[in-house]
Amino acid sequence: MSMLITGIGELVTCDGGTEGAVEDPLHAGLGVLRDAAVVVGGGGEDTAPVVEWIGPADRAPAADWAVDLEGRAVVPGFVDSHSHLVFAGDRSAEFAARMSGTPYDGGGIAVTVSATRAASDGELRSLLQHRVQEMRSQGTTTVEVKSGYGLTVEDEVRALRLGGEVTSEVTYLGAHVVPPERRDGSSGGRAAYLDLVCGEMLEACAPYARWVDVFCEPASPHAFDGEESRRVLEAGRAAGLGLRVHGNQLGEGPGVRLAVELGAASVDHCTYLSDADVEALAGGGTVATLLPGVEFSTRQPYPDARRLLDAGVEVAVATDCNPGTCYSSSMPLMIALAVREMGMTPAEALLAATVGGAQALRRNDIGRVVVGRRADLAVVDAPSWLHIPYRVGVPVVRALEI
Ligand SMILES: N=CN[C@@H](CCC(=O)O)C(=O)O
Ligand SMILES: [Zn+2]
Repeated sequence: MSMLITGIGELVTCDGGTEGAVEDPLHAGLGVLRDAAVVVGGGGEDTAPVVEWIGPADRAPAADWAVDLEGRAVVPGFVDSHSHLVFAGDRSAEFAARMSGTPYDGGGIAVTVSATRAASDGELRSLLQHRVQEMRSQGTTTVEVKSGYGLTVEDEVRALRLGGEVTSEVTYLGAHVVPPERRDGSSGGRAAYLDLVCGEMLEACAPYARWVDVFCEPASPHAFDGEESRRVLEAGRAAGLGLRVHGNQLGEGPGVRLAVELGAASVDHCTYLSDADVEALAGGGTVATLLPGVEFSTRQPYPDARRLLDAGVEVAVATDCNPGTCYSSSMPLMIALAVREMGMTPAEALLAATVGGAQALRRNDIGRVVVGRRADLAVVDAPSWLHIPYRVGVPVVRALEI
């Protein structure tokens, strides 16, 4: 079965090599075709639909059935390469305290850990599914999901198993923080927890995960320093997992350079960067993933995306959707913040939310609209993709259900 999607006012392929694309600085690198059509084929229970043809609507081939978008814009589905969707409980009061000046230090993670441990599988599954649906309704078609609110072998495995029900991009984050019951040393303390994270917990979790991550943040008493983080990442790599790092969120530190040195796919946050960090990122194969919803929700300064882009660093933008630092699932909001607060052009922000996210997950089948690749599309209820940041806070974009 094939489907013709026609009446596309603007098709944004996010592929700079698209033939016949609009050429002007506003659309640089976006591969925008006007009055376009897309033919999508395949797709079944186990296979994703594929783009079979793109081009001008008046030259589109016939298909089994057709849908007319009546002049709306189409963009690649957003790739949200950083989220913590498996959790229970509520921390809205912590948000309120931050808005009146209380700084974030990671201590609230313990609140979510207790609520998540206490929730049943069914409760967690339903919360997770609801959050993924919320993302799709705002244009996200791929999401990475981390564990990190279980912090026992059983609870971490459970989070990864549930995450695997909604995405193949599942990340083991046993090294989120030292769990509360181990902070007084009574059941083994910090060193013993690290042994567990790199030993028995890793062994149990690796079959359910594609990635390992660590909250590398010497500025937080709850998270991990450079040497501890190196140990977690090296153990994860030896277990066959790809590497991701939470780095430089609360202050300058070793996270970014460690991520680049070990060949991580992505280092996320990058809020506080030294010149040496930027230099390392520019020369390495690690994507800098910026999470502007975190700065919004913690009142921290926004990272300087312009500095990174001008240095030639690959940049992604993601939500970090989690109950502590950013309880937003909205990629359109992140794009708007990237433009308004981080010095990105609208085109750069859209690329960071699509191709950038794909690169941060080391995927080349998503993030662009290209013949032969997955048909992950989002529809903008407007004549131009620019309405995504322009109509901030208005739900103008949704995943196209094919
Ligand atoms: N910084 C570490 N982890 C999350 C926040 C988790 C929480 O506070 O619940 C983040 O990416 O910001
Ligand atoms: Zn995070």
